[in-house]
Amino acid sequence: KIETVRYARENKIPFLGICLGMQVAVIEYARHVACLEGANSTEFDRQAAHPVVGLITEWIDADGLVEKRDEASDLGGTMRLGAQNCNLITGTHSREAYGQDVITERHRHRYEVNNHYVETLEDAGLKIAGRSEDNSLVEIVEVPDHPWFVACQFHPEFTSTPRDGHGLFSAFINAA
Ligand SMILES: NC(=O)CC[C@H](N)C(=O)O
Repeated sequence: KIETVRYARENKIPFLGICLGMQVAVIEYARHVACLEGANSTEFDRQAAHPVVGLITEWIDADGLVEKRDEASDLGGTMRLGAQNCNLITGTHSREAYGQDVITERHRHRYEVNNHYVETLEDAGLKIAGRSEDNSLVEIVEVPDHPWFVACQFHPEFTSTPRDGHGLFSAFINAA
């Protein structure tokens, strides 16, 4: 999966990553652009040298973010589920595809981009195109200097229908 993302990124092939697709895109960018050797999600390597994606409970303590989920509880404890608002950043492909600043999208995942690495990733050029309502969590990333590379933590396919196709899918197909 990482090599697939790398191929699309380096060869400027339109890419839309969803959920794990976003997490893998972040790992790929961390490894090959931000030069964070050994970057991984703790889902795949709990001892990762650079845990750029992890359970929020694994990195929440250091900066005391408000969202609290307990890893010791059942999966629901760390699962982010259901419709949540996301703030889009002006000038991004995502903002253009949606045509509005705040969107509501459905989630179903446990792992999050580790905020401790966001600055490093941004310094390496990764664009954070969307954040959760309180701006605490990364929801969408984009790769600049690329025709169309968008990856989101939420699931646009949950609200897309044959008659009313989701804007992200339309924009992706148009770019392709
Ligand atoms: N639906 C998904 O792709 C979610 C998987 C993902 N690794 C998680 O955060 O749980």
